[in-house]
Amino acid sequence: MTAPVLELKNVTKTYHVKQGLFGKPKPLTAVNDVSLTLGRGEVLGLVGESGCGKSTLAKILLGLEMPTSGQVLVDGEEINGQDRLALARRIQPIFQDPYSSLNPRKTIADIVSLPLRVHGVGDAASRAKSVRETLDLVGLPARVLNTYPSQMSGGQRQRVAIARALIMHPEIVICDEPTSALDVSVQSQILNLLNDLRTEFGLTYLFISHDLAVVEHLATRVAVMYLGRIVEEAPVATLFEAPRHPYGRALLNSVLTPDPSLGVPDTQLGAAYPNPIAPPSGCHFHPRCPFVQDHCRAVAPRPVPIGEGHVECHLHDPDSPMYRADFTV
Ligand SMILES: Nc1ncnc2c1ncn2[C@@H]1O[C@H](COP(=O)(O)OP(=O)(O)OP(=O)(O)O)[C@@H](O)[C@H]1O
Repeated sequence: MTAPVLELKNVTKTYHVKQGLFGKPKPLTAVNDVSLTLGRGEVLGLVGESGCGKSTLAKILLGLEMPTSGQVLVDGEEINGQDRLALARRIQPIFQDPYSSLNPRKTIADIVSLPLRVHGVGDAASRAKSVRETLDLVGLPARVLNTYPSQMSGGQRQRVAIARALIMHPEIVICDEPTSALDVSVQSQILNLLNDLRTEFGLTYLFISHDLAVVEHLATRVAVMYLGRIVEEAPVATLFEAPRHPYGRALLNSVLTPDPSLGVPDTQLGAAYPNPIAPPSGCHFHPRCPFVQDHCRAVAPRPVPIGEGHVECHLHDPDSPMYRADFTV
C-alpha cells in the first residue's frame, strides 16, 4: 500500500435511540471499533446491507458526526472537533441523489462556487474562473452556468455534484452510492469520469455502494461491513475470487434488487438482518451463518490479519477451536 492518507483507528459511534413514547433511550452502535487505512490513490469499496453503518462512517469522515471514541487521522495527523472546517477542504462528498443534494433555487455557478465562498477562497473573478475550469473538467459546457438543477438531466446533475466536490482540490472524496439514483446508461459514464479524475489528480476514494459490480470495477480494496463492524477487508481481486467471511460470500452470491432505490442486495440468508439495539451474542453474524457452531454464539471473533487484509471469523483464527487452516467459503 502507498503511504496512508486516511486512517481510522478503533472508531465507534453510538447513538441513543428512544423506542416508543415513554421508552428509555437505548444505545445503538452504528459503527463499532472500525479501523481502516486508505493509501493515497486507492479506492476502498465499502459494501454491506442497508443499516450496517456505511453512511454513519461517511459522516464521521466528513466531520458531520463526531465519533463516540477512536481516532480519524489525515496524513498521520489526528483530526479533532476544531479541525472540522480544515478537514472539509481535504475531504469532500458526492452523495447518491444529486437532485436532493443540490439547492434547486441556486444556479449551477452558485452551487459549484459555494465551497470556495464558504472557505473564503479567492475573489469573485478567480472563483468564476475556477468554476468554469471545474465544469469543463467534469464535461459540462459553460452555458450551464446560469441554469438551475431542475433544467438538467440526472447525469448532468451528478456532474455538477462532482464539480462542487472537486473545486476545493480535495485529497479524499467520499462517494456515497454516487450512481445508484442514475439510469443504467448514465451510470458507466459517471463511473468512468470518477475513475479518470482519480487518475488525473491522484485522488483517494472511499466508495460506498451496494452494487458489487461497480465496486469490482472501480475499487482497489474492499471492506465488508456488518452491523457496524468491518468483518472482512481485502484487495478487490482476493475478495471477489475467494471471500473468506461467510457474509462476504453471501454478498457476492446476492441477487441485486432491480430497484436501485432499495439499495439492498438480497443475500438470501434467511434470517432477518439483526436489530442493532439488541445485537446477537458472540459473532453478530451467527444467526445467519451456514457454518455456525456453539462457539460462535458465545464468543465474538477477533480481527485476524490475512494477506493484505483481515477477517473476523472463528474459522480463520488459529487460536479458536473452530480454526480450519484450509477454509475458504
Ligand atoms: N442520527 C441517528 N440517530 C439514531 N440512529 C441512527 C442515526 N443515524 C443512523 N442511525 C442508525 O445507525 C445504523 C446505521 O445507519 P447508517 O445510515 O449508517 O447505515 P447504512 O449502511 O448507511 O444504511 P443505508 O444504506 O440504508 O443508508 C442504523 O441502525 C440506523 O438506524
